[in-house]
Amino acid sequence: MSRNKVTVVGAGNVGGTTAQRLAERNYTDVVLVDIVEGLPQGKALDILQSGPIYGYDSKVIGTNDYAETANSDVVVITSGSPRKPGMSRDDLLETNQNIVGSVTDAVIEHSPDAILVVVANPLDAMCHVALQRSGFPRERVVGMAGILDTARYRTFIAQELGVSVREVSALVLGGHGDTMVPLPSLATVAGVEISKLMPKDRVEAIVQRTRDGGAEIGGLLKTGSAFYAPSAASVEMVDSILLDQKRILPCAAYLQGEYGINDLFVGVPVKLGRSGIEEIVEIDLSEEEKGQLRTSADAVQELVNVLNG
Ligand SMILES: NC(=O)c1ccc[n+]([C@@H]2O[C@H](COP(=O)([O-])OP(=O)(O)OC[C@H]3O[C@@H](n4cnc5c(N)ncnc54)[C@H](O)[C@@H]3O)[C@@H](O)[C@H]2O)c1
Ligand SMILES: O=C(O)C[C@H](O)C(=O)O
Repeated sequence: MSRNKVTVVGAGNVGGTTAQRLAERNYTDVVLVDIVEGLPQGKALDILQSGPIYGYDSKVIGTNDYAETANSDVVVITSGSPRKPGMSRDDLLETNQNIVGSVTDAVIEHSPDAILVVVANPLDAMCHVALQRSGFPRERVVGMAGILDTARYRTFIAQELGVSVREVSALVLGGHGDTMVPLPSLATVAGVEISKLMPKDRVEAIVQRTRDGGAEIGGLLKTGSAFYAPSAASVEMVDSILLDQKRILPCAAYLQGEYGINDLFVGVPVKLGRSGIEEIVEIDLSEEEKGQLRTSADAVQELVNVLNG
């Protein structure tokens, strides 16, 4: 059986950790690419040399040359500046638009059939750049954010109630920005809605902390942003795609009428399998939740207007 091949573009915090986690999964070879000479080569060699200890045989290559990425099944695009304390993700638009645009051109030249998993921020707008520049069908361009935001939400709920995170089901919809939509109605512990398990003000505080989750970590780190949970979330998506798991996971998808939203990347539950996004799952929302999703989508639309302006 031929090995899977995943390229990770950007050998920084998210990209390096994603490559490490993927190699440890032992079902795919990994190519790590960066513009900085030596960085992907050094990290790849270091990850490769962990194989005898961890017991994996994944081939890991670091390079500055996209020829080595040829025929990748999945390409994870993490290349781009992270924000600094005080910045919003949206402040990265101009810088990262250029990076993601040129990277997409280089990637698709060598891997025309790949599925693109976009990670660079501002996430939903960068998905647009990748979709437009690649000309790929919407099934093959998907953004990582909802899994991360939902993981934060689940973590805070579990902490509050003193239960295992495994007992907490939850969902965050919308764009990966300040107006994302953590849904209290779908946040349950062993099937019981959190509104029945904690006071309203605690639910509201957890929802707000989830929305601010990225800024909270960036404020602590000072020099960059989160990468352990983001890389874990990216790898969960790659697993579902390459292992054809058909997980239903919240991801940024290009909506064409679903949820009443048109021609816009927004975070919604999608079924991820070997061909990418195999289904966009529409769940029932209350009028208030629909309004919040619309507000979040409008924030994405504003950035897309700047891109297209
Ligand atoms: N979607 C999410 O939920 C999420 C989560 C975490 C981080 N991010 C975003 O991911 C991006 C990367 O974050 P990070 O912490 O890894 O940053 P980082 O600075 O550690 O790494 C970015 C890497 O990209 C490389 N790079 C820049 N231009 C490039 C180009 N043209 N080609 C190839 N490589 C290039 C840099 O050299 C650097 O190594 C940021 O935009 C960040 O905001 C998104
Ligand atoms: O907050 C950031 O800028 C990085 C990322 O989007 C996150 O949510 O951790």
